[in-house]
Amino acid sequence: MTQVAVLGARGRMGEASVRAIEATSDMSVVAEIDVDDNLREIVEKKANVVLVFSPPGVAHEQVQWCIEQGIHVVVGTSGFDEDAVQQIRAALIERDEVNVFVVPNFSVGAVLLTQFAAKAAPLFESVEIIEMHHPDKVDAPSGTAQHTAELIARARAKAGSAPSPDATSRDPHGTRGGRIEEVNVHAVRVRGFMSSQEVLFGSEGEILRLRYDSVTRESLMPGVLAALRAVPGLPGVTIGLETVLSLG
Ligand SMILES: NC(=O)C1=CN([C@@H]2O[C@H](COP(=O)(O)OP(=O)(O)OC[C@H]3O[C@@H](n4cnc5c(N)ncnc54)[C@H](OP(=O)(O)O)[C@@H]3O)[C@@H](O)[C@H]2O)C=CC1
Ligand SMILES: O=C(O)C1=N[C@H](C(=O)O)C[C@H](O)C1
Repeated sequence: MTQVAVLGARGRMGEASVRAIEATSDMSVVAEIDVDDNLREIVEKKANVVLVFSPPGVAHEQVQWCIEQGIHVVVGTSGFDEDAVQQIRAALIERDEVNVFVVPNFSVGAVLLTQFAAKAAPLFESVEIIEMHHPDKVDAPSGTAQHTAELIARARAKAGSAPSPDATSRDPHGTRGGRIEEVNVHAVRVRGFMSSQEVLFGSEGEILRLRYDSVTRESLMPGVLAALRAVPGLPGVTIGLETVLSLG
């Protein structure tokens, strides 16, 4: 029986995850940690895996703490970019028995979109990302958009693609969006969305539009459970649910 501790347990993803884990026959929740709870409970309750859905501002330090305690970690919190992953790798040098699985998005649709986008990336002149989320989300861009932009940029660099053409020389309000490794990213926060993303590709005379929509947090639970089951067998740092889905 895998004993799971959930960080951010009373938040939107934490609550849904506790319910999903408790409904399995091979995993149970031994610690539900939220703001003001003591992390020591994770060790006292003998958790084998920690699932992290605490806010981006606190999750980095908490992941480091879990590594120091020798406990595997599944990171759901957004904002674990290349720098953050490097810090995890550095911490694992001292604790090479610990595995960390960073999952920018637990939705199968989102994982497939990201993979398709990386494939399409060198084949079009232009690419931009639009991510759409609920207005209670505290960070932008989404971790998913960050991950997608990094994979697109890597695929374009490998193919020697030129940057997307853009004649804009005046944009006093920043309406062209943010840039992640030369990919323009636009973050939308509108009530009614849960999590959606579109990647637009274009060449002369044609547009390819890739899109996914997650409309409930329950849609992410198969991915959460798959990641929790997989992490003990994934040495070091692994990024992206595609590893578990045998796609990437
Ligand atoms: N990988 C994926 O597929 C997904 C990732 N996410 C990411 O997960 C993160 C959480 O999202 P969501 O559940 O919507 O956010 P919520 O704000 O609903 O949940 C976060 C919870 O963590 C609590 N918290 C605050 N400080 C601490 C602390 N020091 N230790 C433990 N818990 C703390 C918050 O309490 P309080 O509100 O009182 O501050 C809140 O209950 C975000 O980064 C989001 O982007 C979300 C959905 C899917
Ligand atoms: O905050 C959210 O809701 C989500 N956050 C993750 C992200 O930043 O990509 C995953 C999903 O998009 C939902």
